[in-house]
Formats: sequence, C-alpha cells, structure tokens
Amino acid sequence: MSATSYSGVVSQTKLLGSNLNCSTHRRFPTSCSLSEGSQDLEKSTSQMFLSSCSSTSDKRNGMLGRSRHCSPIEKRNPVGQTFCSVGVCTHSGVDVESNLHATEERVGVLLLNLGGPDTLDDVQPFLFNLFADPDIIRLPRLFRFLQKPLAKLISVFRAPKSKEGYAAIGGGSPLRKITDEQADALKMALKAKNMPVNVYVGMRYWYPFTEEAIQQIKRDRITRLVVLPLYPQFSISTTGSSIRVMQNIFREDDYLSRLPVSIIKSWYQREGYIKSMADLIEKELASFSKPEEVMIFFSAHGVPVSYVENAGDPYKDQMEECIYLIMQELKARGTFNEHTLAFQSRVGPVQWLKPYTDEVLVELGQKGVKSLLAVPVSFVSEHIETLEEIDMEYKELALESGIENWGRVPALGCTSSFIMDLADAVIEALPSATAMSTSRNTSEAVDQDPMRYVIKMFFGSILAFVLLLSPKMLVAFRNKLF
Ligand SMILES: C=CC1=C(C)c2cc3[nH]c(cc4nc(cc5[nH]c(cc1n2)c(C)c5CCC(=O)O)C(CCC(=O)O)=C4C)c(C)c3C=C
Ligand SMILES: [Fe+2]
Repeated sequence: MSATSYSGVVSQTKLLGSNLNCSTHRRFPTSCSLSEGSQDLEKSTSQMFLSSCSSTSDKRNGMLGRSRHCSPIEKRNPVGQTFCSVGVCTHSGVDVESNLHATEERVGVLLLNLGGPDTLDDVQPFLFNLFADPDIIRLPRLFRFLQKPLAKLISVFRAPKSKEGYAAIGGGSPLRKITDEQADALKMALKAKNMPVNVYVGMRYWYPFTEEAIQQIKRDRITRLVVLPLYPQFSISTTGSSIRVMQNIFREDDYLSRLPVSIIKSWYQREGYIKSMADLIEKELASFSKPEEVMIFFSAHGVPVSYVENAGDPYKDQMEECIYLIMQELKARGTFNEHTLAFQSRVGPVQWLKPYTDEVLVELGQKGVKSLLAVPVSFVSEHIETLEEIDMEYKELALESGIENWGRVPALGCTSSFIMDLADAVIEALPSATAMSTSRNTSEAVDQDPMRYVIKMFFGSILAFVLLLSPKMLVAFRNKLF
C-alpha cells in the first residue's frame, strides 16, 4: 500500500486557520464549471453509480457523478447552475456541521493517477483494465455488455506494440515509483506547513489500485479527505474516470459516504504550477545556442474529438488556457519565443484532437524551423509517452524532417516549487470538504429490471454483431490502429 507513514492528526483550530488563506495563492482565476466533464456528468447530478469494485481488474464500470458545491468561491451562472471560479469542487449530500465538533482531524490526501505496468508481463492485463473502462471506450449503453470482450480483444492486439515501447524504457512504467516519490514529497511539504497528513496513491489501471488506497483510508479512520488527481487538466478519460470509481465505492459504504471529501478537479491555472512550468522551459531554452530562435512545442496527450464535441469534455479548452497562461508568464519574464500546441498518442480508428504531433513536426521541419523544444504538458511524471514517444519516436521524426536542434523539457516530478504549490492546493481545499451524495443511479435501477435487461441484451447482441463486423473495425485491426 502506498500510504506514507502516518502522523496525520491535525487540530480543528489549524483547519479553520487554513481557511483564512483560501484563494490567496491564485493569480489566474478561471471558470471551472461543475459540469466539467461529460453531459453524462451533468445528467448524473444526483445519481449514484453502478457496481462495487474489487481490487482486481474487473468490475470497473458505472457512471460518473457530479459535485454540487463549490469552494472557496461559489458562483451561479445566469441559469442558476452552480460553478466555481477555481478548480476545487466538493460533494454535497450530508451536512458536515456535526464534524465540526470534532476536536481532532485525521487528514488524508488521495493522489489519483493512471498507473502503468511494472513488468512486460503486466502490459496486456494493464491494457485490458484501461480498455475495459467505459470512460476510455465509450460504448452506447446498449453495447456496454460488450466492454470486456472488446477490451480483451483490443488489449491482446495492442500488447505487442505497447510492450516494445515499455521494453525501450527499461521493461516497465516508472509511474509507480515517481508517484510514490511525489506522495512523500507532498507529505513533507504539508508537514513543513504545519499540516500533518497521510498521503495515499490510487492508480486507475494498475497497482496500487484506487480501491486499495480507499480501503487503507478507511482502515486509518481518516476524518477528512482531499482528492488530488495528478492531471493538471480535467478529462472524462482521466480524472473523470478515477472520480467515478471513487464514487462507486463511497456510495456503498456507510463510513465513506459520510466522510467529508474535497476534490480538486483541475489545477492547471494555479500560479505555482504555471511558474514551475515556465521555470523548466526557461532553463531548457538556455541550453540552445540561440534560445530566441527556438520554437516551443507543447505536446499534450490527445482524446477522441467526440469527448469534446459530444460529451462536453473541457480538456481541450483547459489545455489551451493552460498554454496561454504559461506563455503569458514567459512573456512577463521577457521570453517571446514562438509556440505551438499539438496532440499525441492517438489510438484506434476514430478522430482525435488535432493537430497531431507527428504531422506538425513534419510540417515545421518543411517550413524551415531548425530548433525545437518539446514540452509535455498533460502529465507531471515521466512516463512511456515522454520517454519513448517523445524522446525516441518524435525526436527521430523531427530530425528526419529537417529540425536540427532538439530539446525536451522534463516532467515536473518532485520539483520543489511545484510540490509546494500542490501542498497549498490541498490546504485551500480542506475546509470545504463535505460528504458525498448517496442517492442511487437510475441506470442501475434499469439494470435490475429483468424484462428490460432481456430486451437490452437481445437488441444489444444484434447491434454488437454489426459493430464488431463493421468495415471500420475490421480495417482498424488490420491496419494495427489499436
Ligand atoms: C492527460 C493524460 C492522458 C489522457 C487524456 C489519456 C487518454 C487516453 N489514453 C488512451 C490510451 C492509452 N494510454 C496509455 C498510457 C498512458 N496514458 C496516459 C495519460 C493519458 N491518457 C499516461 C500517463 C500513460 C502512460 C502510463 C505509463 O505506463 O507510463 C496507453 C498504454 C501505452 C500505449 O500502449 O500507448 C494506452 C493504450 C486512450 C484511449 C485515451 C482517451 C480516450
Ligand atoms: Fe493514455
């Protein structure tokens, strides 16, 4: 279990004290709508979610819930929906007044991350977990029963290609080690700020699973929890998926459903993060012989276009705003380089966010760009997409395309200014923690009706057959798009 050693008792006085510091660290207030995420998120305002999750790879489906309280700056839009002007959202449902009588708090911080295979043998089962996630392959409701067979098929087809990538970076993902180091660093930073906490790591697709971290939180009798996804920008496919898993578990459990929780849904707009990114960029630029001629090339992990256009994923908007803020910070420091944003790592036969990183690199080379600094911007640890895709594949492509000087900004990792800012984010979020809602999901009720279930399975099977044998799917497998 990845909880760091525990001394997490904090007095109520300290908690209330931290409240006074709320939002003083932000220079860039941005709108963080609570409908952040999909329309599914919107719809499920008071719904709860399918299936309890085991600690293994299966039983991982359900619907994503939504927060209704915002803190510390709560606003209403013209149609009366609540939104918050910073990225901290908390759950409503059970009044936390009673908790305020407590004299001692045991504070927990849950870091959410994607997880990665520790060895090459883990690659296929890791991919199965990933593709079995209904937030990664979004099948129409009628097809949901196909999620696992499809995940099995795609993971088996994809595994050889993925294994090559993991083999090239040492035989496994560095994510677990780096995330554990970040957890330790955050714990130390919070301790230094007089906020002793227990920090837990919960991965979505590999060990230590989110489910395990939550069981540890329960065993430790944590009384207040801040959830901090290690993705600066919100996407349905990352933070949204992890939160859904959490909500599934919390709903089913008496203790957890009463636990005051605050979820920091996105934090790309935080001053500390923006400045830390600008520091790293400035430092790498200085290593070029003519820094002012270097093109700053932001490369973000992509998502399918349908997430943004149909499901309302705010990921693209947040990414663009994030890049704008980093460039503003650089300009304020007197750095006026040209920059561009592209999206990498597409999988499967659908349209992903454009422009694609590989295509832009070729175009830039053709246009005569000679020096380029790649900046991975959707993730804060080194991982397969920085170490293999950017450092090997894209570098080679760029050099072949005429770019002569190549550099890459490292991921933030445990950079102290960044960790300090995460610690501030936790402190700011803590006072607004409230218990999660416990109402039930309507789609679960539908699944419990046997007649509806039979009809669904009958029509679903026919549609599934058509889908799997559709020319698009067959071509995708043949052309190794998975
Ligand atoms: C913000 C970050 C990420 C988004 C958005 C995201 C969406 C997304 N990813 C896939 C498919 C794969 N992702 C894989 C690895 C992977 N993805 C992220 C981050 C985001 N994914 C990270 C950090 C990692 C690396 C983990 C590691 O082990 O280092 C993989 C496996 C690797 C590979 O085969 O390429 C797949 C597959 C989809 C389909 C998706 C959005 C729908
Ligand atoms: Fe991914």
